[in-house]
Amino acid sequence: MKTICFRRHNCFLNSVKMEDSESQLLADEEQTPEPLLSSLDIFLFSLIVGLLIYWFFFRKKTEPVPEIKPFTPVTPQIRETSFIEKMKKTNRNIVVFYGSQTGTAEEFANRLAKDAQRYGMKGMAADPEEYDLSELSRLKEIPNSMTVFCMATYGEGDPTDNAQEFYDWMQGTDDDLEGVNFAVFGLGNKTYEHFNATGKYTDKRLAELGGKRVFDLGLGDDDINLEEDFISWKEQFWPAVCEFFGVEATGEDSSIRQFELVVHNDINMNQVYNSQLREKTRNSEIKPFDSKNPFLATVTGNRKLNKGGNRHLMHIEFDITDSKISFILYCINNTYTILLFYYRNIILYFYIKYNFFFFALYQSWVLDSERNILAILEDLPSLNPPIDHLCELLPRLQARYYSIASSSKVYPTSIHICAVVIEYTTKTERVFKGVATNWLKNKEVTDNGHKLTIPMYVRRSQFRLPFKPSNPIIMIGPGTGIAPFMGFIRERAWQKKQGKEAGETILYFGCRHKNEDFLYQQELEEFERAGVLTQLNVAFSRDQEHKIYVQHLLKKNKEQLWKLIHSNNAHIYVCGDARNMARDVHTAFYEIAEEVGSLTHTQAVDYFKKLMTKGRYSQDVWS
Ligand SMILES: Cc1cc2nc3c(=O)[nH]c(=O)nc-3n(C[C@H](O)[C@H](O)[C@H](O)COP(=O)(O)O)c2cc1C
Repeated sequence: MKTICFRRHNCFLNSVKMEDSESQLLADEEQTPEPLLSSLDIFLFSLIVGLLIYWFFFRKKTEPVPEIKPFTPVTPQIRETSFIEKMKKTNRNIVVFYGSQTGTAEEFANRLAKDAQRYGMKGMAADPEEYDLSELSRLKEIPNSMTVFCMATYGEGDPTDNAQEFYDWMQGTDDDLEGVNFAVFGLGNKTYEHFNATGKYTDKRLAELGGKRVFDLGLGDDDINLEEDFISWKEQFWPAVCEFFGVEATGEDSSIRQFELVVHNDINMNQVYNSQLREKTRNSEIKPFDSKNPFLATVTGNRKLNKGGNRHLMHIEFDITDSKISFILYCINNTYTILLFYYRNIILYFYIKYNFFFFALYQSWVLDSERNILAILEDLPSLNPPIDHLCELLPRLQARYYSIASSSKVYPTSIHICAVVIEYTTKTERVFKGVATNWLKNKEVTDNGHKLTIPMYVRRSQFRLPFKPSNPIIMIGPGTGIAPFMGFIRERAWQKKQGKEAGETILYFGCRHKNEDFLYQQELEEFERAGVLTQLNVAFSRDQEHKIYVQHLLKKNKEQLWKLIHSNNAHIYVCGDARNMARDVHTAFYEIAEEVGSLTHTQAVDYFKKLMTKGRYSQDVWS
C-alpha cells in the first residue's frame, strides 16, 4: 500500500506544480494555442486510472473478523516416547527425524512432514532425542509407512547432540530392519574434511541393517546453496515415494495450519508466557543442562578487547558455581530475542508460496542483498501474509555456540568467551545486527543493582590439550579464533606451576593492526615473558603494504615447525574461519611437508590426514 499512496501523492504534486507554471505561461504568452486536454483533465484522468489500478490490484481484501475463542490454559501432557504408538494414534505413516544443531535440519524435516499430505500421506517431524529409536524395526507394523532422516554433521564428522543417542544405537545394534522403508537427506558443508559424514553413515547403516532405501541419499552443501540442494532432492524424492507406494499426488496443498490467530480481550496477563524462563530453568536444579534445560549463569565481567577500529570484540565472563558443569565448549540459549529474524531458508519458501518474483531473482534479490524476512515484507508490502502462516514458517530461535576462552583447571567456577559483535550494513542500506552477540554485548555485570544472568549449557568437544603436557603444541587462531587458546595457555601455565614439564607452546595469532585489535595483548606478552608461551607469532595483516596472514608466518618458520611435527610429536590446533583461513593453513602445512620433509603432494595430504585421525591435527572452525 505504501508505494501506491506515495505514487499517487507525487502525481498530485506534479499536477499542481504544472498548473501553476502553466497559468504563468498563459498569462505571459497570450497566443499560445489551448491544449487538447487541460491539466485538470489530465489530473482527473490520472486519478481515475490510479484508483482503478489500486482497486483491482492492490486493494487490501477485507480481513474476516477473527473469531474470538475462550482461552483454555494448556494442561501438561505426559510425553509419548514411542513414535510408533504416536503414529498409530494420530494415523500417520511418515516420520521425519532430524539431527539438528542450529535448526536447519529441523526446518527441512518439518517441511517434508507437511508435504506428505499432498501425496495422500500423513507425516510428522520428530526429534530423535525425544523418542525411542530402538523401535525402528516396528515401523513395518504401520501399512505403507516410511521414515526419513534429515541429518546434519558437525565437528570431526560427528552427529548433532540430539542425534548422538540414535547414532550410538545404530553403531551397536543388530536389529533387523527388513520391511522398514527409509530415505536420508544429509546436511553438511564441503569446506569440512568429513563432508556429510553423519548423513552418509545413517544411509549406509540403515541399509546394512536390512532397511529398504526408497530414494537415494541427498547430500546438501551449506557452502554453496543448501536450500537449492534440498529442493532438488525433494522434487525427485516425492515422485519416487509415490511410485514406491503406488500412489498419486492429490494436489492438496499444505493448508493445515499449526497456528491459529485468536484474539483474546479478557485474558489474565499473569498467565501469559512472555519470554520469561521456565520455572525449572530458574531453579537450576535439574541436571544435566542442555538446550532445553539451560543453566542460569551470572555475568561477572564484560569488556571490550579492541583499542580501535569500528568493530566491538568482547570478552565476557560467567559464574557457573553450583552448576557442576565441567566444560570444553560453551553455548548460550537466547530465549529473549524477537521472533522475526534473519533466516534465509524460509525466505525462498515464502517466495514460492506467494508466487512472487521469479526464482532466478532469489540469489541476487534475497541472498546477495541479504534481505531478511522483515526486509522482504517492507520492500514488498503487497505480500501481506496472514500472521498465522508467517509464524508457522519461522523456526525457533536456536542456541549459539562459542569456544570457551578459559580453563576449568584455572577457573573451575567460571567460563569466559571471546566474540565479535556482528553488525554491518547490507546492500539495501539496512543495518544487520547479530541476534546473540548484540544481546550479549549489553549484558553488563549489574543492571540497577541486579545481577544479570544468561541461560547456557556446555557441549563436549575433542578440541583439547594433549594428554601428555610435555607434547609441544602449535596453536593457530587469528581473530576471535584465539578464544580456546587463551584457555590452553592458562592451563599450560597452571601445569607449569604444578611442576609438570610443559612442552613447547607456540601461538600464531593474526589481527588487522597492532594498535587496534591485538586481542589479549597484555596477557599474551606476560605469558611470553614468563616462558609459558614459548613463541608468540603475530601477523598484523594491515600494518604494512602487503597483507600478511598466519599462513605466511608458518611458512617463514617451516624448518622449526616440521621438526616439531615430524620428530617431536607436536599437536596442531586451528581455530577460526573455515572457508579461507583453515584452508590456507592446511595448504601451508602441505607445502612445509613438501619443501622441508621432501614429500610429494599426495604424501603430504596423506600425512596430515593421518595426523587428524590420530587427533594431532584438530580444528574448531566455522564458516
Ligand atoms: C562448527 C561447525 C562444524 C561443522 N562441521 C561439519 C563437518 O564436519 N562436516 C560437514 O559436512 N558439515 C559440517 N558443518 C556444516 C553443518 O552440518 C551444516 O551447516 C548444516 O546445515 C547445519 O545444520 P543444522 O542447522 O540443522 O544444525 C559444520 C558447521 C559448523 C557450524
